[in-house]
Amino acid sequence: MDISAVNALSYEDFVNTFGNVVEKCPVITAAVWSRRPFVSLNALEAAISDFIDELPESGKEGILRCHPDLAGRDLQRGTLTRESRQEQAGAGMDALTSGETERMARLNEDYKKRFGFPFVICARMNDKANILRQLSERCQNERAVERERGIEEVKKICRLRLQSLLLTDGANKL
Ligand SMILES: NC(=O)N[C@H]1NC(=O)NC1=O
Repeated sequence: MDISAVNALSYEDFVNTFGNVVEKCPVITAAVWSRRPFVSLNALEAAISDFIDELPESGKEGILRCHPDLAGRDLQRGTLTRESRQEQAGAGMDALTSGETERMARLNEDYKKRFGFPFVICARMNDKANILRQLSERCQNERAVERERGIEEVKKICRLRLQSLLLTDGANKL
């Protein structure tokens, strides 16, 4: 799907197509629809990024809270979104040893207790070892640093999700 096809989408089709580019935050997609027309994929991505940047700290933390834990309960119960399931599987989160699963769960809980929002990282840009290392290292940061760091990762996830949607046959048919 090229950018002119994106610009021609109705509000409903736009939200149905791009509603989960930021995990469980279709309100962001609904908001940027009014910023059409987009001159390029980059411009659509920039509109999403600007919207996020304009949010107060509580809004940014809210976005982080919409993200499922890596290798967490949703993965175990099969309740992840399609996008998140593919990303987590790609990073090997569905094939951890029981020791790694326990370590991950413990670190995720420590992180949430410290910051009040979950650890977020772009799984498609990292492997298992990297994710575990960063989870443990980032627990040491200040809350404000982690809020911004998590949001940077949300934007990376968003970029890759947008790219996949615009390059797939399914989206081409719209
Ligand atoms: N917690 C967290 O980072 N979750 C995610 N990361 C990613 O790439 N997809 C997710 O759902």
